[in-house]
Amino acid sequence: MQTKTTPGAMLKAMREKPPLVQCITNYVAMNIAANVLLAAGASPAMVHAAEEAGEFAAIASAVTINIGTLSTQWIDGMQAAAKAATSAGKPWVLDPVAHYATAFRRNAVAELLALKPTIIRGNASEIIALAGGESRGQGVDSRDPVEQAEGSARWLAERQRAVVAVTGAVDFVTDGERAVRIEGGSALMPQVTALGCSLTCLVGAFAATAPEDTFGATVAALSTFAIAGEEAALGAAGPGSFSWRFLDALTALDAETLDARARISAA
Ligand SMILES: Nc1ncnc2c1ncn2[C@@H]1O[C@H](COP(=O)(O)OP(=O)(O)O)[C@@H](O)[C@H]1O
Ligand SMILES: Cc1ncsc1CCOP(=O)(O)O
Ligand SMILES: [Mg+2]
Repeated sequence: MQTKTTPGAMLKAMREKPPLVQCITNYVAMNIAANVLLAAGASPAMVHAAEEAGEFAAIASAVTINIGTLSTQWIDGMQAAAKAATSAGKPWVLDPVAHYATAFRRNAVAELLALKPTIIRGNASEIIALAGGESRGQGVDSRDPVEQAEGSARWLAERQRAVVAVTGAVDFVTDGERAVRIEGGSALMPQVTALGCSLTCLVGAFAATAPEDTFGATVAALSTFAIAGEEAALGAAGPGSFSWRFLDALTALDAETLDARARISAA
């Protein structure tokens, strides 16, 4: 059996057998998230209608669910896909975008958490609020440092029995027992809308490739973003040129470079 023990090995395995990832994401993110998955080597499908989301989840290798631009009809599709993924034993990832902002979002996320996501990926303000803490988030943007969300992430991972990823200047991933920090990326990344949403979809792609190691898959996806982000920032004049350079950097990143440059440390 092929070993998929490092981020590079997982990236290579993903490209050798591009997984079909069902992304239920928001209107803002759909295009860039699909391009990010294609650039990295996965196969995205943006399928959210309640009439087909569950049926599609049965043929996808992973599902990602993002509440960024929510409506009642979408919630039905999200729940159907989450249930279908769980009953087929496939990983599904939750991105609780600005869940603290309104009662509608809070209720939707509470119902999705009850369906037991395999992985939760959010920014620091979102993860702090998910654990019941006082978050300073403004709309979809984080206003809290990742270090402040680490305790919340550990609590949430234990309570949900899920992998929890908090992103920001230095990312943090835990499954409640293990925890790591991942350095890299660029301050231009939060200046490009929906890169976090795109990362959630990529976490789904890596989890589809290594469903037996969802902690390692999450670390691999975040490390891929960290190194591609650093590379893209080198020649970028601002968020516009960063955006297209980032897609090119994702495609150019190879397994060896990823393993050589990834900065992952135990936390
Ligand atoms: N200040 C920063 N420096 C380096 N990388 C960053 C910074 N802020 C965010 N990132 C990276 O941007 C990506 C999206 O994360 P984030 O901005 O936290 O998500 P969201 O868009 O959901 O708020 C992640 O790969 C993260 O590591
Ligand atoms: C701006 C905006 N509004 C609703 S969803 C969305 C995109 C948020 O993307 P991200 O969480 O990756 O910053
Ligand atoms: Mg986000």
